[in-house]
Amino acid sequence: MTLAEVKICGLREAEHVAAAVEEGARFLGFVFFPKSPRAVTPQQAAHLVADVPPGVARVGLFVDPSDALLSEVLESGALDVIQLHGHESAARVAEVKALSGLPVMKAVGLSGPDDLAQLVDYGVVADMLLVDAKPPKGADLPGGNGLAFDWRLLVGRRWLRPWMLAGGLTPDNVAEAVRLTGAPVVDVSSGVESAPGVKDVALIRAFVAAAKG
Ligand SMILES: O=C(O)c1ccccc1N[C@@H]1O[C@H](COP(=O)(O)O)[C@@H](O)[C@H]1O
Repeated sequence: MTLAEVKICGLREAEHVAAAVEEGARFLGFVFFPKSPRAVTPQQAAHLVADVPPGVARVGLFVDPSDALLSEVLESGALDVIQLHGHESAARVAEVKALSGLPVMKAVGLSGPDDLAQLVDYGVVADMLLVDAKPPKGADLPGGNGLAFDWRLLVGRRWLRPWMLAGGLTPDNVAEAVRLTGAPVVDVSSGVESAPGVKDVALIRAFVAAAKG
C-alpha cells in the first residue's frame, strides 16, 4: 500500500532527476528563485526535464514572481504545475493561473492554529495547497529551510483542494508525518541533501521508499 506520493524539490542535476523518477516520485520541483542555493535557469530546467516520462509532473517553484519571469520560464514549455511560495495574494494566484494556463499550487506557512484559515482562503482559487512551516523571521528563504511545524495542527482537517505536506521532512520522519496528518503527497528539499543545495541519491531513494511505505 502506498502511504503517500512524493515531490522531490530543488533538483539541479540529471542524476538526481533520474533517481527520483526511478524510485517513483510523482512530482519534480525546479526552483526559479535566484536567492535559493537550488535555483536553476529556465534553460537548465528545460534540459533537466527533457527525459521525464509522462505521469511525472514538473513543478516550477516561484517566490512573488514577475510576469516577465513567469513568461520566460513558461516559454520553455518545461512545466506542468506552478508553485507559488511567496506572499502572493489570492488575486495574484488567480492572475498567475490565467497567465500561465497551468494549475497553481499555493504554499502556506504554518506556525499555529491561526494560520490555518489561509488554507481555506487560498483553497478557493488555487488548484492545490502546499502546507509548509512558516519561515523564521529574517530567514533568507521562505521555504527550503528544513524546518518542520507541529503536524498535530493538521489532524482531522480537510481542505477544498488536494494538498501536499512539506517542511523539515526526512527519510526518518516522513512515515510518521504521513501517519499523523494523512497527507496524500509529501514534498522534500533539504531533507534529501548532503549540503545546502546538494541532493544525495541515497537520501532521495530512502525518502521515496519511506514515504511510499
Ligand atoms: O527549496 C528552496 O530553496 C525553496 C526556496 C524558496 C521557497 C521554497 C523553497 N522550497 C520549498 O520549501 C518547502 C520545504 O522545504 P524543506 O524540505 O524543509 O527543505 C518545500 O515545499 C520546498 O519545495
